[in-house]
Amino acid sequence: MKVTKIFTFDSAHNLINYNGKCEELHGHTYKLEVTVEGKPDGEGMVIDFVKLKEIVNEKVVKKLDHKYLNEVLGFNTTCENILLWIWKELEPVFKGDNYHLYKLRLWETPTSFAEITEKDLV
Ligand SMILES: Nc1nc2c(c(=O)[nH]1)N=C([C@H](O)[C@H](O)COP(=O)(O)OP(=O)(O)OP(=O)(O)O)CN2
Ligand SMILES: [Zn+2]
Repeated sequence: MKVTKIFTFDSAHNLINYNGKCEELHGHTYKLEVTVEGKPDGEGMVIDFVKLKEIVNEKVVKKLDHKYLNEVLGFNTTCENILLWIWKELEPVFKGDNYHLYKLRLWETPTSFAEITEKDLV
C-alpha cells in the first residue's frame, strides 16, 4: 500500500547556462508529494502521517523554504536536480521495518513537475 503527503515551500532560484527567462532570478511555490510504500502495521498505518511530516519538514522544507536554492544546493537548480537532492535527503530516513520511500513528485509550477521512483535509480 502507498501513502502520500503533500508539502509546499517557497524558494528563489535561477538557471545557470540557460538562454531564456529562467536565467533571471525568480521564485516558485514548489509542491512536493512524498509517497511511502509498505504494509500497514498493527495500528493500521504504513507510516504515521505525523512522523512523515516531521521528517520531511526537518530534512527538506526547513532547508529550502524561503531560501535561494542556487546557494543552498550548489548546483544548477532544475526541477530534476532538486528532486534528486530531495531523494538523497529522504531515502535513508524512510527505511522502516515495514516501509520505504517509493516516489517523489516535485511541482515547479502548476503545469510542470518532475517525478522519481526507486526504479529510476537502479
Ligand atoms: N526540464 C526542465 N525545464 C525547465 C526547468 C526545469 O527545472 N526543468 N525550469 C525552468 C524554469 O525554472 C521556469 O521557472 C519554469 O518554466 P515554465 O514552465 O515556462 O514556467 P511558467 O510559469 O512560464 O509556466 P506556464 O504554466 O507554462 O506559464 C524552465 N525549464
Ligand atoms: Zn524557475
